[in-house]
Amino acid sequence: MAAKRSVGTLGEADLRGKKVFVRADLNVPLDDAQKITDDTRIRASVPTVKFLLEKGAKVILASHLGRPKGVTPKYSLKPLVPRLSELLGVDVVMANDCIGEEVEKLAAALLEGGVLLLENVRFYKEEEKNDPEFAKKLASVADLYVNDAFGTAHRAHASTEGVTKFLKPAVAGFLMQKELDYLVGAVANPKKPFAAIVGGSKVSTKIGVIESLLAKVDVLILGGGMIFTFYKAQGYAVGKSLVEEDRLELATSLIEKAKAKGVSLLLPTDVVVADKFAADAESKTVPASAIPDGWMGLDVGPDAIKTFSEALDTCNTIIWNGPMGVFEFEKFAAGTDAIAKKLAELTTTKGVTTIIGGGDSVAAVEKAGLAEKMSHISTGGGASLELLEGKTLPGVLALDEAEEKRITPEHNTYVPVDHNPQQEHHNTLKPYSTFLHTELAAATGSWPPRARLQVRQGSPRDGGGTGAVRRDGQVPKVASPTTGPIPAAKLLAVIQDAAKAGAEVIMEAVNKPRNIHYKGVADLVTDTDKLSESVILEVVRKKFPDHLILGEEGGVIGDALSEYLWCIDPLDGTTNFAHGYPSFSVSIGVLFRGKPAASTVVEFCGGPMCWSTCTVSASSGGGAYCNGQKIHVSKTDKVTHFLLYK
Ligand SMILES: Nc1ncnc2c1ncn2[C@@H]1O[C@H](COP(=O)(O)OP(=O)(O)OP(=O)(O)O)[C@@H](O)[C@H]1O
Ligand SMILES: O=C(O)[C@H](O)COP(=O)(O)O
Ligand SMILES: [Mg+2]
Repeated sequence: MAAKRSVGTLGEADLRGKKVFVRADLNVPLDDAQKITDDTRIRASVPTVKFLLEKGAKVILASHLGRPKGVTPKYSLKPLVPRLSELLGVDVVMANDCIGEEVEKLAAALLEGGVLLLENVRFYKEEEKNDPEFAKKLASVADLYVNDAFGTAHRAHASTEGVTKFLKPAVAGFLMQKELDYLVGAVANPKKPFAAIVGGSKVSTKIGVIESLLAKVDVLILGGGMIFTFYKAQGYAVGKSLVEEDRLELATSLIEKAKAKGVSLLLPTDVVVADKFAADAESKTVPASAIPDGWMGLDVGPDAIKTFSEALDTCNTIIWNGPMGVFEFEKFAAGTDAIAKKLAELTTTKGVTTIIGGGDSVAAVEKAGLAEKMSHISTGGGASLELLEGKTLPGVLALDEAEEKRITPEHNTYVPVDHNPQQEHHNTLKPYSTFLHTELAAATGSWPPRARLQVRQGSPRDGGGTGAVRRDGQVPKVASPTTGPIPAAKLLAVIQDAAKAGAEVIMEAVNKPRNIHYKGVADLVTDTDKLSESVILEVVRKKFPDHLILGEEGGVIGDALSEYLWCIDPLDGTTNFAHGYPSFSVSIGVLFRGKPAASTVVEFCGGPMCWSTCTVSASSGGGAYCNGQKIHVSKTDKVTHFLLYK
């Protein structure tokens, strides 16, 4: 799927006074008293809305909640207003509908920086039918469209897909981008053995996913409401448990396919059954083949937990969607808690990549206080599973494509290209990154000798001429004379924050086993590169959303007309990193009108189990610093007196 245009490419000129239709996934779990039990999806939607408000936009926020059939008060978005208002710092206005006269009036009355939350779009059956007339009505109150609903990106609905026919530009929100950045990388080339754990209650939609998962995973663990259809298909009695009668044949064929493909398909051997669907139900543990009449299975049993844990111990990548049981009731939370604990343990002690997706699954992990320990918490359940299957998500496909450009190192010009696959980005960046180092070294005249070594290797601009140390020993100054309208200190502060964020990702990963695959002939790429780049991008985009950015992993994004170009090497020295050899760094530089303006390199020193970092920064006219102390190029002209830095 081609890269999508980001909301970060929209500047104040595009947004001030404009009504922006933002589709978020605010499908959060609510308890019987309509209290939010997990606000992850609301919190995740905030950066995009805040960004738009800061730029003077008027935000019309839309979402679904649950799967209502027609107008159902239980599924109203009204209970979300206080938390949304608190997180956004504005009083969110709530409409009673998502289309119609009242919405038109409220939208027209919105002030710059105001937010109008529409009522559940699924109160209309036309939403899920992707009815063009309904989409047109939704779109009619806005000027442009932002889709940040990653959790619903696998649905071609009116508010996720249909509206893009009526609103332009139609761009991706920050959450959508962040999710795609992480998940596409992590699931495209997972470190094997790869396990998927699928549970929850959306049996009819997710049972279909299993077939495609069999082609990707080595271990498939089933739990939650999913299992009873399989038991019934095998001839077991299932009492009053959740069963999809019309999927029995599918369940049988999936068991056979798993066998044929050599995938270890694990169903719980025992289950916890209840006499009713309630927190205070009578409960007991029984073999999966002996569910008594009139009872329903609400959790997996202790034997199953043991078998699942042992299977997970052998895996290096695990994706989990759907709780193992009705974890909302304490009595039936043991299976879900045990899996959450197991995944947290595997992530922290063995460096296993763990991805938890889905509204309720994430809620369960949050409830257990383990979310921080997982590799990635995704706001998408079904969406992340479909991504894993290799499917194209219609909500993403419908968005405008990012303008793709190629950078010519001769000067700061960007040449649009027809297609720009990863390799092409990479080829483009490689010389440019070296160019950046050499130029920054030369520019400040005070770069550490390490960079001067690179200078000696020559600049790709001219095969070793400009930017290199000349015969007379002088370093030509090619820095931008100014950092432009942004003061050097501000630019440096953001570069340093960004580099620090990237370095934290690397520090977290440096002693753990890595998921390495090959991007080019001898070029290692790890998940860490990608994660480091995504956190760096988050910092940069938040502060300078309209700057142009060249990242080694993601290519070019941002406003082509920007006078600033950021060059990001999120893990400079991946091969060294991958082998624990102490010479790698996070390198970030900014050019103003094509000339180096500022840069920071966070270098990793030390060695396995005793890593530390050294931060080198420089800005045009502002000198160079190492860990905050000013540094100078040696004045010596004798090679024998040179001291090489690393
Ligand atoms: N055995 C079971 N019988 C009935 N419901 C179950 C059972 N096990 C789990 N559940 C319910 O499944 C629900 C969550 O399922 P769901 O498929 O929605 O997962 P999710 O993580 O929210 O994914 P998504 O984001 O795709 O909705 C929970 O509310 C839980 O109570
Ligand atoms: O919870 C989810 O996975 C999303 O909000 C999508 O919901 P849906 O499965 O009801 O479309
Ligand atoms: Mg759910």
